[in-house]
Amino acid sequence: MSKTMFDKIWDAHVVRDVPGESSVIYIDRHLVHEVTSPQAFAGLRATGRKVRRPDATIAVLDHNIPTVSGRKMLDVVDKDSELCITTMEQNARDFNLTLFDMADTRQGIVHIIGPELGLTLPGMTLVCGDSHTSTHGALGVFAIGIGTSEVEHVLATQCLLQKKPKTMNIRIEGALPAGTTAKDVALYVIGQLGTGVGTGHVIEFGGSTVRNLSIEGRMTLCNMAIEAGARAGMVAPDETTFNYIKGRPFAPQGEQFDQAVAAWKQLASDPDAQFDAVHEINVDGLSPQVTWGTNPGMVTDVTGSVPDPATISDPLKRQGYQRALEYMGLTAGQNISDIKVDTVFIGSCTNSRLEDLRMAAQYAKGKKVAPNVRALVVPGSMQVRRIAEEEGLADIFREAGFQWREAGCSMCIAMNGDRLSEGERCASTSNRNFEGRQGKGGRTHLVSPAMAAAAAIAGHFVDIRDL
Ligand SMILES: CC(C)[C@H](C(=O)O)[C@@H](O)C(=O)O
Ligand code: SF4
Repeated sequence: MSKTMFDKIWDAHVVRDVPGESSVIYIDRHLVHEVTSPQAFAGLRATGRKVRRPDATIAVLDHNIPTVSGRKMLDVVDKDSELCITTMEQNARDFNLTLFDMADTRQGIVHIIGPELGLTLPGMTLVCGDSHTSTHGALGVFAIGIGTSEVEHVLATQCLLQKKPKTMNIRIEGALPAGTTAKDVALYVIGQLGTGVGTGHVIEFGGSTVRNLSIEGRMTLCNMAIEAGARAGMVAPDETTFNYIKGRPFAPQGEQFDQAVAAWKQLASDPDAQFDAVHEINVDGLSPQVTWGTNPGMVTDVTGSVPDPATISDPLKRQGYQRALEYMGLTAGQNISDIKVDTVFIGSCTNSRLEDLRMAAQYAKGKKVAPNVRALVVPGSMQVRRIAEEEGLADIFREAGFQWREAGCSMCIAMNGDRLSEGERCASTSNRNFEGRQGKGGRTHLVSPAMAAAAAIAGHFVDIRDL
């Protein structure tokens, strides 16, 4: 029988399958960070259990750590963050786990370093106590975010109880117009299909647009599958994937790599495989996207305007729009390009890889950040940071007046002290624009790295196609 890529990976990992019950699946890779792991380790300790496979488990500090240059423990902003950090360090020592700490050259946001180090490989099941684990699916992985009690379960058993999700195919066709990126595609897809479209499903993204995306771009897309409500996002591995993985430190090397590639080539969904749901999106004529509201589906073209709630017939939706406009401090009909920004954040597991920084730097080169705009570039990993410095990107940003930071989640979630103040407006390359996400009362507009950099220079949103 023909199978989808998800079915193939699922079937290869099922340990116990009883009809009508959740299945037990084997987990190949477990990534752990400081926010969702303390209670899981405490649970192991309380019952005298060990980590089942320390070799398959990697820990990293990313959410609570400072990103200021030359960071030290003294830069940690509060007691809670400090406790998260020291607890992670203690747990890694006690349970014999590899930890990429603040000083490690391999440190970075968990979803950036997995693929970057070759820890994320096609055909794997991968989990992390973090919703954006879907990012890893870009390499042909079944990667899901789990809760803290599940983190404990995986640590102890290397297995997970899972109800088998449904499958969805989103085919994206067309050549990406100049000035648009995977981020614009992700926002456009969510704008078109809604933030709930993926509920209960694993989305496999396919079609010519996706085939032509780099691995970085595919990661941006899979990262935001969560914002479409999905359990996971995936892209079938191909030559682009194999070239990306080759030579990465934790990836198979030499003959083993060739054997692995032969196996990975079998993973793609069979041509006649049936999905539970199928959607098609065309990106011909796509414009750079800017969110105006408080969920990623509240999005429009940079050439557009803030929608008028009065034109919405569904009363609930109308109310939602009204509330969003109020929170965001926007008026109906206002041109997107007239919206001024106070802060620009280029970072997060959505858009802080090398390709993202290169695209942003193009718009910062030889320019100056607008007066009164605070602009931050927070590379996704210390490796991205190092290469960006070697390539001269860091100099471009610094000379333009951007702060050049060390790696971490930073202002994506404001857990480390990098935050917006009440009413402050931000162009952000992250994935969530919920109320208070970047700080209480802060206003977030999601955009691509190029759009963010251009907004930093202009002081308001601009259509980068005009530059
Ligand atoms: C803090 C963490 C648990 C959270 C998540 O699960 O995604 C964070 O990474 C986020 O992006 O909101
Ligand atoms: S960068 Fe943002 S979205 Fe990604 S893991 Fe960190 S907090 Fe979550």
